[in-house]
Amino acid sequence: MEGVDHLAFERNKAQFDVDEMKIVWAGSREDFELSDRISRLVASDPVFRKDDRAALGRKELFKNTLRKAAHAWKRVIELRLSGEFSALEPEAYKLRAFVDQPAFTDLHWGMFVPAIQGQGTDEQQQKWLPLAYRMQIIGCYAQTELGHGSNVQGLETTATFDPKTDEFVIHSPTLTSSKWWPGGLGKVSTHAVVYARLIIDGQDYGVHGFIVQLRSLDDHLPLPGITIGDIGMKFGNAAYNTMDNGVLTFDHVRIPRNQMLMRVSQVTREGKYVHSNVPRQLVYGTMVYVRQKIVADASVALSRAVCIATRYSAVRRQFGSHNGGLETQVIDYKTQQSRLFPLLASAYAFRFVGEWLLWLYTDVTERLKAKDFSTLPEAHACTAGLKSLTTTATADGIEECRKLCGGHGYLCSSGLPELFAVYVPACTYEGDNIVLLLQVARHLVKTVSQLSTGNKPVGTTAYMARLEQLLQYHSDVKKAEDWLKPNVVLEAFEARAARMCVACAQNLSKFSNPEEGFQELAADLVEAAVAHCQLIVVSNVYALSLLHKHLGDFISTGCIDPKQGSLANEQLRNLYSQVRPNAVALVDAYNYTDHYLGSILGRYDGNVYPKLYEEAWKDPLNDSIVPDGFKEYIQPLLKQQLRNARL
Ligand SMILES: CCCCCCCCC/C=C/C(=O)SCCNC(=O)CCNC(=O)[C@H](O)C(C)(C)COP(=O)(O)OP(=O)(O)OC[C@H]1O[C@@H](n2cnc3c(N)ncnc32)[C@H](O)[C@@H]1OP(=O)(O)O
Ligand SMILES: Cc1cc2nc3c(=O)[nH]c(=O)nc-3n(C[C@H](O)[C@H](O)[C@H](O)COP(=O)(O)OP(=O)(O)OC[C@H]3O[C@@H](n4cnc5c(N)ncnc54)[C@H](O)[C@@H]3O)c2cc1C
Repeated sequence: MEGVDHLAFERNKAQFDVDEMKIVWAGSREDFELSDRISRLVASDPVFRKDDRAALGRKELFKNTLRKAAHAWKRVIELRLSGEFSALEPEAYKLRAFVDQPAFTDLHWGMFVPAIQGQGTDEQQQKWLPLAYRMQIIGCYAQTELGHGSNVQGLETTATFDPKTDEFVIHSPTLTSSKWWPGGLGKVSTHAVVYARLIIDGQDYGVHGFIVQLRSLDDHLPLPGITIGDIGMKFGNAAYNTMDNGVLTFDHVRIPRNQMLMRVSQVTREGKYVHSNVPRQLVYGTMVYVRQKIVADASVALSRAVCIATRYSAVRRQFGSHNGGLETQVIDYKTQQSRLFPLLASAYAFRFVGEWLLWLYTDVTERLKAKDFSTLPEAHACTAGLKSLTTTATADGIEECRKLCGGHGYLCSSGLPELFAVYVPACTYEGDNIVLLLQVARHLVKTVSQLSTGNKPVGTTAYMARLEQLLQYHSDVKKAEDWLKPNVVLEAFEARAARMCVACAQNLSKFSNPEEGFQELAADLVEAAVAHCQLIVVSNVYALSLLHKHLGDFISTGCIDPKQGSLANEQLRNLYSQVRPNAVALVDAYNYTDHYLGSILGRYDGNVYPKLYEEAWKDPLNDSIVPDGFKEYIQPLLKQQLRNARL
């Protein structure tokens, strides 16, 4: 019935203060109040209606997204939420609070602006950022090409310096050099940060960033030499098709020399290449920034799916009725708990490790200003590794939440198919997850190899300094509750990671050609990198479900024995029993509106069945009792069958 809270009995079981947990989840009372205010404004604004997306064609879907993004920006200004008034969160996130579907603004604010902030000189920032902040230009991040995405050093677009005119000539020499994938590029962006090979006097200086105008600010037509369009439909129906991922080719397009982003390297008027003594990888800085943002994104996406699956698992009853009584809530089945509660814990874990990663990123950014590059490798390894770990776990977790909701999880009205379709490219964009884990593996192998030179590992590899101890380590767990001691869990995860890293390093040393060895052992190296990244999350939060899932590693590396493994599993079951009465309250703490969740199964009031039934009739297929096509195709069939039957 309307207005009844069908989950009140669950909420009354909570053993903690949900309002306090809402502040913890939001990060601060200020952040909570802002996000709460925005989400309620959005839910009550008809422009942000999203229950019609599944029925729209691509062009209407896209136009609708433009309308929403424009309205969102207008509201951000009206509510004085823009950066000038509230530095609480970069615009990208405030706008995404309004338009929670992929839109060009993600890339304008999420990549184009950060690229200029991170790689532009002060003069270039003074010129371009005010235009970008006021959205008088709209930008995208054009790095990936048809032929290369992971291998940035393999990009083929060229930027050739012409000393006669003091310009760069941007050109696409091959079909595979076509820029391909950049979000916002296909139909909206007026400018791009384009990554191209810098060529001076025939010499190739590698990949650098260039600001290039793509379209006229008068009639939005592509400028001379620019061919540009959308790359076509992507996975899912609505999903990422609200975004104009584009294709772009250059036919000798000229830009002024001062549009090469020159914070890291410069080209003088005479055509001299100047590379100040900073790591060339600073040109990758925008990717590092977004990877750390993607970890926070993972906690949001996973928590949305977990919220839906938890509330529905508390509403759904199946089997177990005695003498006509109520059937059992599926959330009471241990199998449902063993699949759902680790994801509930993961959402919180990723939320907290995302906060830590933001601290790490901010710290390395401050250090870079002082030309202190000492923590750059750690920042790269952590952002790459945690982006990979959290996006893989989240994509798998959203799919698991769909399955936890049975058949109804497969309905668009559950919100889960759309959430999955929008989320899964996160395992690929901003760096393919395997490619990034291999970067982590390189960092770990390098750390282990430097131990013998007395190099003291720092940061997240500091545990490697205790290698001898960790190689001798065997857990002294005797009873299940021993696994509740954080240091007991931490030592097991440290020992597992250390042993897997050392095993890889030892196997690598058998190869005369280190690179050949690295390729041969790549699969083992990826597993060692996963073990290291899970340790980072564990040392910030949770663990036992991971230990149970990866029990093979822990036993094969000798860190624990089978008995201790089964004690960990016993303790896990005990923890599930402790989580059970708090499950609905823990997902209420995310403070998501029904509008934001977009899920009938995840409704706050748990009033699922009447709303599911009501929603079905809205489908356009139900506009007519007899469906289009019946008279042309099916009726003749039936009549023919009827005739055959009478013969
Ligand atoms: C609001 C938000 C909305 C967010 C909204 C998000 C929407 C989605 C938008 C998506 C956008 C995109 O996908 S944008 C495109 C994303 N593309 C990618 O991520 C490409 C992934 N590939 C790469 O990053 C690179 O190719 C990589 C794999 C690292 C290899 O690079 P290289 O070949 O240049 O380097 P290597 O030879 O491997 O390593 C040389 C050394 O450089 C170091 N190194 C490598 N990368 C480094 C880095 N980034 N920072 C520091 N150091 C680095 C290595 O550790 C080595 O150190 P030593 O060992 O000490 O020498
Ligand atoms: C939705 C979406 C949005 C995007 N937005 C943008 C954007 O705004 N701007 C932009 O510039 N790009 C964007 N991209 C492109 C994205 O960054 C690339 O697709 C991504 O970096 C992966 O590169 P790739 O496509 O070349 O994959 P590939 O590297 O070709 O991957 C194919 C397979 O090869 C494997 N592989 C590759 N190299 C190695 C190796 N050395 N060792 C082992 N295995 C390897 C990978 O693991 C993978 O299994 C977007 C992509 C998507 C899907």
